[in-house]
Amino acid sequence: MSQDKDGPLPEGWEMRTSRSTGMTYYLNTYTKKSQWERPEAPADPGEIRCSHILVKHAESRRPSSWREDKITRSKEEASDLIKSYRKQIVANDSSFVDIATKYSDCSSAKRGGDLGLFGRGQMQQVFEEEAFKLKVGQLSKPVETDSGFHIILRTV
Ligand SMILES: O=C(N[C@H](Cc1nc2ccccc2[nH]1)C(=O)O)c1cc2ccccc2s1
Repeated sequence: MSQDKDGPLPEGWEMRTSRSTGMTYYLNTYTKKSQWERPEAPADPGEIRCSHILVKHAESRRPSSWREDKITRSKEEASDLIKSYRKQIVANDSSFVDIATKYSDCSSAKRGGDLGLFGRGQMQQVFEEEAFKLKVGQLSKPVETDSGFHIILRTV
């Protein structure tokens, strides 16, 4: 049981007893790493899988994509566009994969926006921070990186 005098453990952790010393330790059930200190925060999942929709603009790091050779829309237009896509998805008027496939300015559009599994240190910092905050199945608010504006769906 994860209940004891200090209340439930944060998500993803399990309490174990060391066979050799009888001491209590804590196991990160995702990464299988253990630690002596009682965890205060949910266990870091190590790797997660996300899909995203990216709307680039004229000031994007690479203002070009499979959709448009030279992307000229303004930052404000890109921000409005990503918000309208998010609204359509939340209202269930369009599917995430449909929007990603048709409109995402990332080459992952060909895979319905799927970026595959990634760990920390692989994606742009801001994107990583927001992605690792998401629970499985959760859709992020618009996230701005040097590439443009994203909405992120955590799938694993
Ligand atoms: O960086 C990529 N694509 C860039 C746009 C972009 N910038 C990003 C920043 C963070 C996360 C995903 C991002 N995608 C481009 O096409 O200009 C990636 C494409 C793909 C495709 C499949 C799997 C991973 C990746 S990462």
